Amino acid sequence: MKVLKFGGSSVANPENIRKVFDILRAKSNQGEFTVVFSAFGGVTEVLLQSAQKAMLGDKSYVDQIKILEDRHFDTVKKLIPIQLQSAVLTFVKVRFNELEDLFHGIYLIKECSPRTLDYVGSFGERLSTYILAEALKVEGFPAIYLDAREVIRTNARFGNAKVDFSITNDLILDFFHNNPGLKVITGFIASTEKGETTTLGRSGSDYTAAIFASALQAEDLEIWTDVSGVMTADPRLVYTAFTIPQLTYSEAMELSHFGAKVIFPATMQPAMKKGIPIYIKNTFDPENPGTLINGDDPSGKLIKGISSMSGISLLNIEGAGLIEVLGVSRRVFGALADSGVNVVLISQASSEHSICLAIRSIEVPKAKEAIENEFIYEIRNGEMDPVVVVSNMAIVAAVGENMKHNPGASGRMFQALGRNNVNVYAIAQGSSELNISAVVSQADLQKALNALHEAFFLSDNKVLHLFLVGVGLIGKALIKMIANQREKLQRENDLDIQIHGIANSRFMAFHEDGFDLKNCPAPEDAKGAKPMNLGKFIAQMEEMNFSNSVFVDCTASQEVADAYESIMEAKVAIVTPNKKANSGSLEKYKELKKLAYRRGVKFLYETNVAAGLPVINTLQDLMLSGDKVIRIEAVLSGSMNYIFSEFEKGVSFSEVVRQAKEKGYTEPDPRDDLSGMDVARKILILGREAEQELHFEDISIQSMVPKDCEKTQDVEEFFEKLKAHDGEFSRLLDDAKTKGEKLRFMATLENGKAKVGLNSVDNSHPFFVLKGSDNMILFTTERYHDFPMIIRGPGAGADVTAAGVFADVIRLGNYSR
Ligand SMILES: NC(=O)C1=CN([C@@H]2O[C@H](COP(=O)(O)OP(=O)(O)OC[C@H]3O[C@@H](n4cnc5c(N)ncnc54)[C@H](O)[C@@H]3O)[C@@H](O)[C@H]2O)C=CC1
Ligand SMILES: N[C@@H](CC=O)C(=O)O
Ligand code: NA
Repeated sequence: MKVLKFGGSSVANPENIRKVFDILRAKSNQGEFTVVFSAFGGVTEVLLQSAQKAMLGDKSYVDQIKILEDRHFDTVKKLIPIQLQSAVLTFVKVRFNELEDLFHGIYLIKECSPRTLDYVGSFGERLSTYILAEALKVEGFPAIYLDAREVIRTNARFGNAKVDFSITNDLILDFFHNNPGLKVITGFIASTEKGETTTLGRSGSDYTAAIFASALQAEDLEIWTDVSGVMTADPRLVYTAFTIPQLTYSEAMELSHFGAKVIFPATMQPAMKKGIPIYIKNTFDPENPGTLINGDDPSGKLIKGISSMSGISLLNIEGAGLIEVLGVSRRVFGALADSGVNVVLISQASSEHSICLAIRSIEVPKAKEAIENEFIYEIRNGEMDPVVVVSNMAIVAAVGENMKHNPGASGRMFQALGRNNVNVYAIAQGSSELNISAVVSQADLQKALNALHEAFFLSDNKVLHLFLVGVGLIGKALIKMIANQREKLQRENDLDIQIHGIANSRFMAFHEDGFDLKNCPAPEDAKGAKPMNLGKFIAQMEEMNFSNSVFVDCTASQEVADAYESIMEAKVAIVTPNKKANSGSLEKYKELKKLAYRRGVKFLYETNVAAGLPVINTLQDLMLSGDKVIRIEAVLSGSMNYIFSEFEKGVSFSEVVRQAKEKGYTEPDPRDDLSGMDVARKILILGREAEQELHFEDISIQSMVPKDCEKTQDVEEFFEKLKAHDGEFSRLLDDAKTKGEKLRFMATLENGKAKVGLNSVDNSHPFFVLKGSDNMILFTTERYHDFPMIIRGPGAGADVTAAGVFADVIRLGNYSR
């Protein structure tokens, strides 16, 4: 025998009911079963509200009841053929007539006792189940309507009655013995010995089903609802949540305690006592296996689910004098219990000098008053401080029975929270070691849940949440690359990259679920685009509060670089090709590195030098492994190399500079390249990475920008003015040519001084062979002494740069697994 229970949403309308019938039809050849039904979705609430209205003299209950009546009539008409309808319609009509009288009575005497409320509430199940039983007969089932008041005996605690199992079990067995057929049973309701109607409290229909399962020694109990079982976390807050295939009874109870609303602990007791397996199944996805709750735990998983509870406040009870006061905690909990406050979590210092409690926020006034009354003298004497309340808190709890036997769950939990900048206000671990709970601020709840979910369930699967400022040449190329590679990364590397914020200098836009990267709009065209404001961009990023947030700066802006500190403070990683931050003052450079270390966030900038070529990482590896840099000699500008090598081919200088810009090699303003500034920044960064105390003043720079071109209205005017200097540059080239040499714009660093400028090199020099946008870096170190380490390749351009930025992003994905 199986017991199946269908909740209110499963029978909310004729369409859903047909799905239920399909499920029952499919069950028909799998042995005997019995069915428990709830009221049609929402009916009980309307009945109870209407009673309340009637009691308060509000006549609008009449209309509400009329709507309910029509809804039931309508369901009958849709499920039962016309020739069989009249008996069922009569049953419904008689019940509604009775309800009308009942409500009128409440309205007149302006009183509605718990006993009356139970009676009112019973109509929902009595109506739904009768109609469903009749409809099942029509479908060919040997259905027998059973009003559970006939068999479930309770005490007279109306609203939440206690079952007398010995009488109930006998009555159930008798009824089943004397009435062969498919029993179709009302959930939620029962009766006292005197025949008064009672109800079984919250989720009472589940309880009814468990009572029958227990009495009948059912082989299993199936709870059919509108979700596919118990999920690893609240799917509205954690998009990657999934159904937990199997839970132990204790885990299920623990999870439901902290908010997984699928089942209520009390309802499981009768089934649990008998060891009856409980399946949680989805009426709207019957093929889904759902969750099995039983005594076993074959998965061996450390944590089964992450649950949460909002609307929490912390009460801090503290005082130096408390150490001497006897039985503080007994008095605190006594006072709270007496005033009916339910303590959700306790965390106490072993000295009793401070006690921290989490309670529901609505109970704060009651609780505060109770404690302050209890300790009125201690507070007056200054032995105890007045109770401090911290509100807007939430609890996250990791639940799993296997924690008992395996250390490490709490380590992983708090590491995940810490890494994502979630502040933990209080911690408690149940002595049963079934759950570890942490109190966090409500604002951090979603991030905390996602961080924990990722740490425990998706440790191989990581989502990076990007915020991209600077959707220019490099930024756009980056988006395109991510779009093209995303599926493969998801499939083969368990890495997903989403972009939630985009901005250029004029506009910014955000997308909670991540922009569609294949058709990513420009910031100005995106839905909800706003004028760009860096402070607001960062504030929005923080507010969205994703775990694994990454700020990607693809601008050349000083303003953006200046914001890195506040971004790191918010525990957001930074990836950037923008050199401004690392080439400012030495103090700022050091401070950023320290801050990144202190806050445990990554700051990656491989593309600061030679675009995607692995220069920074290589140098960092050399330094970490104890090498010392003696000399760096390098061509560090793709655009300058392009300009001075292409220009050999007979194109005018001004024209070739324009080409370099068009090919995406130059800085947004090409004078940053021609002036040697860009190269100076790069050699400065290399020197600093080589652990040298290098300042900008330590670099001598030869600028290639003619004096009269330094200041112009815009870049276009600069190009115009540059034409007048084509002759001078041709002469430079001719001089080199006559000596059989080539012009190379180089940087050297040795003995703490750097030099940046144009040189003429002969064919014995390694730079002689460079072409196009090539860069070449020669590291002479203690280890690479006789022959330098050489890195060469294209060092500018959209693709090679975006690829380097992308590689840094992927590196981030790998770091924190
Ligand atoms: N082009 C290349 O080959 C390489 C470039 N880089 C670096 O990449 C960065 C970007 O270069 P490109 O994409 O070529 O420049 P770009 O001029 O095409 O794009 C820069 C973008 O940043 C935006 N922007 C500027 N200031 C901003 C601000 N304050 N707030 C928001 N957005 C702002 C602009 O509107 C534009 O969309 C630069 O720092 C550059 O030095 C690094 C290596 C190679
Ligand atoms: N403008 C730079 C590219 C970025 O670093 C160059 O030409 O090398
Ligand atoms: Na690089």
